[in-house]
Amino acid sequence: MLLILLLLLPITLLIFLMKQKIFIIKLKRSENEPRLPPGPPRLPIIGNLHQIGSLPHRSLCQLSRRYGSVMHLRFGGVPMIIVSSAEAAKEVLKIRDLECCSRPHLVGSGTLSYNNLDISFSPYGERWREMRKICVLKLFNIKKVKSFRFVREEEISSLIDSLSRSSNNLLQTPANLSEMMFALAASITLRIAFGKTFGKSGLDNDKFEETIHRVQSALGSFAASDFFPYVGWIVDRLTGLHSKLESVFHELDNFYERVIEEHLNRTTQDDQEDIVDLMLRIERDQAEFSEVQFTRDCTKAIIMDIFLAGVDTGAITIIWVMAELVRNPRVMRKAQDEIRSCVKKGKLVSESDIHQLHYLRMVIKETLRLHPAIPLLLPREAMSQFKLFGYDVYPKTLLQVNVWAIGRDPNYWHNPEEFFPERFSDGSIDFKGQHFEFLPFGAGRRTCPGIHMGIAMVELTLANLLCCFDWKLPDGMKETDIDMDEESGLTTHKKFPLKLIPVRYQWPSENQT
Ligand code: HEM
Repeated sequence: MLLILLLLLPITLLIFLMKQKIFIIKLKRSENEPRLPPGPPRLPIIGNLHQIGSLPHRSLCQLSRRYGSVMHLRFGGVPMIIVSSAEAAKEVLKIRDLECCSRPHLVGSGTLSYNNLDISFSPYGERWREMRKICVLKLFNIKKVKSFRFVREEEISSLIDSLSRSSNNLLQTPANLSEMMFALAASITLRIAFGKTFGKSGLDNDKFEETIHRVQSALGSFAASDFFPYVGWIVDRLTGLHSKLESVFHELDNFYERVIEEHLNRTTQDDQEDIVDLMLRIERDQAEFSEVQFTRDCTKAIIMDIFLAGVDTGAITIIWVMAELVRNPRVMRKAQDEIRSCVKKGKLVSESDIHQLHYLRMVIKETLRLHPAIPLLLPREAMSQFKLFGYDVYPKTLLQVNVWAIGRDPNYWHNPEEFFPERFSDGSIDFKGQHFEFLPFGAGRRTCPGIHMGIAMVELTLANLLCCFDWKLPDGMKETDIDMDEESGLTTHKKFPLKLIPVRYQWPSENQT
């Protein structure tokens, strides 16, 4: 027995010492181990993909309630950080903006943007800076936006005419506002960006909505190639995503070719140079771009950006505002009273009237809070290692800011699910990227450059729709029947078209006023 004990003692001692050593090594290792934000448990290979439903902003909002406002997930092989509070959004979009203002290379956006040659999906760098600067000078600044006022007024006036004709129809057929808003936003954007002589777009007017839906759904679809290197492309071919992308790419490419051809064949000399002319000139002279080559694909990528970013977001916003208003007759009435008391009797609302429409502006803000057009903003990619609230973020990590979740967070908003424009009445919160609880246009270096152009169209269209018509629900429908379902994609559309009956407003005659 003693012999056995004598033999066991050194072994036990050795094991004990080894354990101590391992413990010391472990301690050292754990000091260097990355400190990642908390996140839901994941499965081998797919990571957290199975926890994301068809509306990712909603699934991620649910998860962040459990795991926190800075949450770590893994989509296949890609690490991802989801930010769902104003404080964390400020950290990412303002304080750490420079470290994480690149964009990841994703299959869908890469294909449609000629390998990220545009502004929206381009990685951070010289090319992106130059392109953005040119577009801001040529298209996006307030002076430029104001100079295109006549385009908006003309297009909106013909929309009102066409609605008036349908309101005279005794059958009282509902107008498909979704379709009409897409066609309107497309006409305005095409005329402003691609020149007033631009005629046939090559896309049917009534097909704009459908085409844009297909593009945004392809962009918002889960591409296996993004998360599973080497094998993902096989999955994308099997699921049909690859051919879906190729088909929308070719449809859009034909459209850009027509735009370019039209510009190259112009005969009139006195036409003002528009953004496409400018791109073609840069292509020819290679002048403004010092370091990067500017090719035909760069021109097409910019056309894509303006067309997709400009048309979709504005149309979506107008449709959500109208849907919220028919569900909330009190707010509708108040907005209409304001507008009708500000404009000259029987006239259309013009852009010079808009500054008086404080309540309408609150209505638009409230809609953008509940229905931001791009609920997760565009994805960002970290360029260097940094700490986010004490957690490690590594280069190539994907960062998504859930502005939809922040806009519905009871920590910032009283009764967040209620549509209550008056919450903006003190004017202290705007959407220009300084108030991180309200970020419908993003913030920081990657903030939306088209904000003035987008808002100008949304305000003027709504002011006229509400001034010229009262809006009735189709027979047999109640306010509560209006569905508010969302369609998944990069942007969040209303799933089912909004159909309402326009009833032309009769101004009271002189002796009644
Ligand atoms: C109501 C209308 C609009 C809304 C709600 C909207 C919203 C947004 C949002 C949320 C982003 C992403 C910001 C980020 O990732 O931080 C964005 C980016 C962008 N928007 Fe808009 N937008 C609107 C109108 C427009 C218009 C009219 C144009 C141009 C014609 C435009 C062009 C762009 C571009 C080029 C980017 C990419 C910026 C970059 O990555 O540098 N947007 N927009």
